[in-house]
Amino acid sequence: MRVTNLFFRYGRRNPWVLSNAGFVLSPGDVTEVLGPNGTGKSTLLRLLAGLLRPVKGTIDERPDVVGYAPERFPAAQPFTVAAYLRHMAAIRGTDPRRIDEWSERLGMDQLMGHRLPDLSKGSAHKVGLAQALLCEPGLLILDEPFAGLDATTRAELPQIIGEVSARGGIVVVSDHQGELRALPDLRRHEVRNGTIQELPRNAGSDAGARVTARNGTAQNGTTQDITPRGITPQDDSARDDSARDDMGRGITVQGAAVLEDSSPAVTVLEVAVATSKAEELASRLRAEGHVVRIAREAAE
Ligand SMILES: Nc1ncnc2c1ncn2[C@@H]1O[C@H](COP(=O)(O)OP(=O)(O)OP(=O)(O)O)[C@@H](O)[C@H]1O
Repeated sequence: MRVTNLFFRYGRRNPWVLSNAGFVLSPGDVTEVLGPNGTGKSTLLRLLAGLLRPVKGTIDERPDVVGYAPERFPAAQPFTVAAYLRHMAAIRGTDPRRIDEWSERLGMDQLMGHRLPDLSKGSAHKVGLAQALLCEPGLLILDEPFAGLDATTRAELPQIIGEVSARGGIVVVSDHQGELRALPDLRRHEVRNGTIQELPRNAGSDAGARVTARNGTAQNGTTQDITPRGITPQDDSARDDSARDDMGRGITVQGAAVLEDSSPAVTVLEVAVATSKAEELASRLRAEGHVVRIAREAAE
């Protein structure tokens, strides 16, 4: 995956978060994104995931299947954990049996009947991880994945990341807590003053920490029959940046939401959004499995 001359800011009146950033990630790479608070790590991760569109520059050769776990899982959704993961498996074309595998592995079995809004922070975070991993991603993006996790799952996560890498996936992780530092060959990219600089590779001093592929998940590098393009809907970037943009001319995007618990009921929403944000919002909604039917300019 190649990032070239990448520029991004949240609206024309805001400063650039990233300016002229570029780097290349190869199959199997695991990279940690570092940098002080507020420098743009989460922004970069959302750009890599395709949840945000570069203002200038390009991101090419993004793997088809992207799993993205946000820093804060948006738990205010009217589903049980099981219904939510079933829905996610369905829109990603994933075998629903994988839900049980991930539920067991992430220690979530007892959570499956719980409603998302009732989950603790750490439990909600696990659901975010599970939906990102369900689809066997070719690109796995984890924003502060260790935050709030119990000790067992923390210990499991480097192994899981190693398995994605071992089957040729790219893994990009922001990790303030440095939990991945023991991974051999860990790449490190620092975001600072809008640019991205690669730091020397992790020497992998902890030989005992080598992560190997586990049964079956890295047998032949194939990604089974999971092929839908797209991203997961866990974008905590839903903070309304359109308000920071020029709202002088709006555009109306109509979308038919399909995020109903288990019924085929459809709700039609009409959303007014700044023209400059319409394309990005439409592609985000499509990526989340919604049908975006028409876009028309609204009267001034
Ligand atoms: N939706 C948004 N609208 C406007 N500005 C935003 C939005 N999201 C982030 N920003 C701004 O962009 C800059 C980079 O934010 P980002 O969240 O990417 O930083 P970060 O490095 O991940 O921070 P942290 O380490 O605290 O998680 C910050 O100045 C932030 O205020």
